[in-house]
Amino acid sequence: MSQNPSLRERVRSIPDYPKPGIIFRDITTLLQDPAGFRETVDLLVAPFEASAVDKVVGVEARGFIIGGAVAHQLHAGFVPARKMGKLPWETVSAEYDLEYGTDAIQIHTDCIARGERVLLVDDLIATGGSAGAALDLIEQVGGSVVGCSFVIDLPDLGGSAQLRERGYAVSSLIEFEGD
Ligand SMILES: O=P(O)(O)OC[C@H]1O[C@H](OP(=O)(O)OP(=O)(O)O)[C@H](O)[C@@H]1O
Ligand SMILES: Nc1ncnc2[nH]cnc12
Ligand SMILES: [Mg+2]
Repeated sequence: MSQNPSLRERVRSIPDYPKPGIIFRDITTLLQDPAGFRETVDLLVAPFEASAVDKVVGVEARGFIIGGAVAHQLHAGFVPARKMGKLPWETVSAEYDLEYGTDAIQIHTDCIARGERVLLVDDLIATGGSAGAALDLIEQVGGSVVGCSFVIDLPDLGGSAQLRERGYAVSSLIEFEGD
């Protein structure tokens, strides 16, 4: 089901990338379209305009592209959740499961003040591993999560349902089912 057909048709779907059986949902074709990028950011921002968001957290790498634009529009600060070993100051880390093995992301311990209102943004949610790890980190440093916002949800992979079960408000602009 697609909430935004005009955005959905601007996502390029590539079968069997990066490995057989995966349909890769490529947002570069959406982002390179001036109207597509603007509409995407506007739609992600709209539900949170009155939410007094202090910080937007974006997950490396694609979440930086979306999260930076959303933070700017919300007059919020931007916090990068980076892959292991990239941040220079004191960090907290969280591991998450990939299809094979694990990965880890980090944020700086001083990136969010206790009680600040935080919006998590990424391009896509699949299993929810990366978003779940980012949410753990935000709460570990004392942030208060106001919501999680994704351009694309792959609901069959269960990540968005898991986050909702954990009590988070989850929104997305496009759903691809049957992946
Ligand atoms: O819900 P999940 O199962 O965790 O999958 C979603 C994540 O996977 C991709 O990131 P990835 O780290 O693969 O690549 P990127 O560095 O290009 O963002 C995507 O951008 C999401 O961040
Ligand atoms: N099917 C998919 N397409 C693009 N990015 C992804 N990240 C995890 N699953 C993905
Ligand atoms: Mg990513």
